[in-house]
Amino acid sequence: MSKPIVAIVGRPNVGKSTLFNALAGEMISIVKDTPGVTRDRIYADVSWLDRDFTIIDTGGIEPDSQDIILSQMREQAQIAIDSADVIIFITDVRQGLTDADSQVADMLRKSRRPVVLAVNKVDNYKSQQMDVYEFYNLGIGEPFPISAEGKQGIGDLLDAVVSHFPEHSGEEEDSEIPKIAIVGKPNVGKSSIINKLLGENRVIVSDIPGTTRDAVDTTITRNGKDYIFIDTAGLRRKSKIKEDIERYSIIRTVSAVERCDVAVLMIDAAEGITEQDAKIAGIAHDRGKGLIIAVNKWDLVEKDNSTMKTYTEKIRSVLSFAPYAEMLYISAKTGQRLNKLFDAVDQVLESQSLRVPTGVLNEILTEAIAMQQPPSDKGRRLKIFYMTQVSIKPPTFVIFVNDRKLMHFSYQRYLENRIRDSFGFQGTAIHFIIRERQENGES
Ligand SMILES: Nc1nc2c(ncn2[C@@H]2O[C@H](COP(=O)(O)OP(=O)(O)OP(=O)(O)O)[C@@H](O)[C@H]2O)c(=O)[nH]1
Ligand SMILES: Nc1nc2c(ncn2[C@@H]2O[C@H](COP(=O)(O)OP(=O)(O)OP(=O)(O)O)[C@@H](O)[C@H]2O)c(=O)[nH]1
Repeated sequence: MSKPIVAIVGRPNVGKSTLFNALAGEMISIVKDTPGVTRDRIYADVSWLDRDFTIIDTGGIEPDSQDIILSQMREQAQIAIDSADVIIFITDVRQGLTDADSQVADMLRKSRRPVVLAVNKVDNYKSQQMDVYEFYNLGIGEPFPISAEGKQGIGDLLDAVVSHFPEHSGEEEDSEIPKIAIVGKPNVGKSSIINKLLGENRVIVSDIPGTTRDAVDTTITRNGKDYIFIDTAGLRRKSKIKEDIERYSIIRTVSAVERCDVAVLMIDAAEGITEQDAKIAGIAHDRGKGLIIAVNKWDLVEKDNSTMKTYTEKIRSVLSFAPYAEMLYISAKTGQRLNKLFDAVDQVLESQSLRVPTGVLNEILTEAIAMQQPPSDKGRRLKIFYMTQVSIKPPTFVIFVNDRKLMHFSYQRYLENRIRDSFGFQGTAIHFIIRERQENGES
């Protein structure tokens, strides 16, 4: 199930980053940084009252001249409206209400997206209470006084945020139709591939009801089966600042990947793999989504016998955290191997939903343990009692052990590899949860 996205919007210097850090650092942050990928502090995973969600700091406005600030704020608010389920609009009690605040509040109100108004830097509520009331004038509801720095009032703020999430409904409305996000850097060919796929298959272009975001999802029917493509192409907001463009592109990617089953990361063959590509792959990996690497513009590359092998090795080494990713060499321009994309998507969907019976799993486990002894530390050896698969999408396994601390990353990876040798799970991450239980079998 896709997690809600919560975006933090506000003027420069009101405390967006401080709030973001308080939420990401202090609350339980689930996702660990993918090794080898530098993580921008743009998004983080948070849980509150049993609800998991992703927070996004829309951040980064240069406090330049007043009108530039305003236009950048509008841009930032629009990104939040496009990509978030709930928006935290943060203001500063010390600076009081500003004209820019009012204008952004108008925009947010018109968007009809749920907004929670935070008034920050209320370090002493008693003396600042009257100043907080002033923010009712924004007309977007009750102001929540907080001190991001002092970590005050954040619980009430989060209660309000969480109250806007859809109920735990179990199934999503159109869950049976697979969703595929086409992601990648600007100009790699995301629109081209969608257009080409549209041209070659029977198509219905539609705004899927219930998706209120401005990105238009496209349904493509192939061999009687529907696929929904989520397009992240064509960043409409024109920003002159390179960091902003990258930031917005990451925000849109996070939001698209969150909603998808399978992410297709497009890489420009002419350019080769870059750090930005690895960041995007990391987003899909962290979220346990299916991952297909589509090396596009293959028509531009001069090839000999070893070209594809060299490319594959290079990409695999940069994306070493996701060795399971499927790889395809395509040309959105000529249509070369585009049909293979659907086969790859089908394959990944199957892997994501594969369930391995506990009996079979434990046979593999016993064999794996016999072949390579579990690690030990200071004379105490890791004991693995048994393993069971608890969910799909991504396939998630609970391993019961005597002492969690003895489970090393390398041994876990070894077990993962044994499982993959037997069952494949191509194209999907698999997750492990390590639990302790007593040696006599009581947990
Ligand atoms: N007194 C007080 N100061 C705060 C509080 N929260 C943040 N600040 C200060 O406000 C300043 C700006 O905080 P940031 O979190 O960087 O603000 P921002 O909105 O991310 O700023 P930009 O990156 O410019 O958009 C810093 O000096 C913080 O220490 C608070 O609760 N109380
Ligand atoms: N030679 C060649 N050119 C391609 C291929 N795919 C896309 N292009 C070209 O690459 C350029 C960018 O393609 P787009 O589809 O607009 O890229 P995009 O990823 O949607 O770009 P943004 O909207 O900026 O995110 C265009 O000039 C395309 O014609 C390909 O397979 N081969």
